[in-house]
Amino acid sequence: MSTPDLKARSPWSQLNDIQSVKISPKPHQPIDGGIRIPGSKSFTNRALIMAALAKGTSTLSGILKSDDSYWCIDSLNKLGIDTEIEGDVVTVHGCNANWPNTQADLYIGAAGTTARFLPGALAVAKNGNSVVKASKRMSERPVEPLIHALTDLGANIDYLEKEGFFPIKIKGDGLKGGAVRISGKISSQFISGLLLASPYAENEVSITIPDTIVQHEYVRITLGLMEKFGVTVEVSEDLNHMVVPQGEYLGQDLPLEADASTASYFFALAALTNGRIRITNLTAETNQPDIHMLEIYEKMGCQVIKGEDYIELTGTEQLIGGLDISMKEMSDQTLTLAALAPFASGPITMRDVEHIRHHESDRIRAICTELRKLGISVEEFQDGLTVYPGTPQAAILDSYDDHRVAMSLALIGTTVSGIIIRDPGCVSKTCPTYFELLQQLGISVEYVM
Ligand SMILES: O=C(O)C1=C[C@@H](OP(=O)(O)O)[C@@H](O)[C@H](O)C1
Ligand SMILES: C=C(OP(=O)(O)O)C(=O)O
Repeated sequence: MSTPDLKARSPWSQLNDIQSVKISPKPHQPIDGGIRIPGSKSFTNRALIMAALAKGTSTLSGILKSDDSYWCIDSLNKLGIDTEIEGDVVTVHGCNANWPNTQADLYIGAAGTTARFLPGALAVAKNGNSVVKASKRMSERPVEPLIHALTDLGANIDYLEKEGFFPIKIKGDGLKGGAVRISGKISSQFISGLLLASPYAENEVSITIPDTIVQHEYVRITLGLMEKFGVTVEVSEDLNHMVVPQGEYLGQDLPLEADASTASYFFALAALTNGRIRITNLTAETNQPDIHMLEIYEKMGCQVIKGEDYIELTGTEQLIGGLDISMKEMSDQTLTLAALAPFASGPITMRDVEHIRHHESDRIRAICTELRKLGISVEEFQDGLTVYPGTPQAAILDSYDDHRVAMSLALIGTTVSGIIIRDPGCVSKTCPTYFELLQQLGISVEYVM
């Protein structure tokens, strides 16, 4: 069992004293309800950093309040950025790329987004000498391709412990610009982080991706938000070539989207329990890639209504299996599908996701281990897994300090009795209210201190 890195849990986390949670199916009636989903992590952390770099004040509404956004805001505050938070609205007083505190000692927790977006934003300043530290796991996750590309553009960044990993020290010397190559095959966040900083270089930045991008849509989210903040990037259709002009972000008033990745667990809940869930603050008109899980749920026999301001999913008596799916472009949902898979009529194979071995846990290894504890047959490959139909038995499961492992395994508890998950608090990385939302829908949630 892995020891959770509790230092990375923020004041917005809720369940850190809880050892485990027992999830039990809703008695009697099927699940039928509507819920609002918290804000998107991806939109929140991008918008926060762009707003901080911008000239003028921004008001961002519908932000996610979770560990990932807390440590992002905390880092911006330590860099001298004033923010005011009221409910889920944050006002950010931008610094026009001149961070007020040039000697900051930052801690970014376990957030891949902040880890990959902040270095470029710090490197564009004309002075400064800041240290960025990360959680234990984030300090094991790759950042080298990004740092290499920023260095090629003239940034001055040192590794403080292990070459290629956090902690790092960033000297604000500005970016010169020019042509740069960056790999997208381990993380799309490297490309987003490079894009986000590029308008502030002395010359236009011409970016080439020589290989592939694991999740293109996250790059499109970055491009879309850059456009909203006033910078238009020229892009090739496959996103392998992009030219970022010199420019600056201008403060904006922006409503942010709800989190499609979080929504997917609730659609999965309806799929699994033959219930009905309406998400009342998300539409299918989004670049968030995990929205495409709706197509998979449909293939599995569910019915989806895409409303003007909601999405509704109705489950089915028997989920259809016998699927072989590339999860590359929505890889955060591999675990959700793996949790549904034992209940399907045939095996489900999920492929092309080797990169998720570098996420909050080695996710392929983690889900295979936990499904086996439930008595489910799985086959693990380097870049994915096959899950065979079966009847999960009661078990105590580990969450590997990984919100998506905990949220996915909890789904199994909504149809099978006796599912206990250790360290439920880890859901606070992206959805501190996850278990409350399950309770609202009638699922029994019992905490053990
Ligand atoms: O840019 C983003 O907001 C994200 C990009 C993806 O990361 P990778 O491209 O590293 O897989 C995704 O897994 C993560 O949850 C959010
Ligand atoms: C991979 C994830 O997060 P991060 O932003 O830390 O990469 C995730 O949320 O599944």
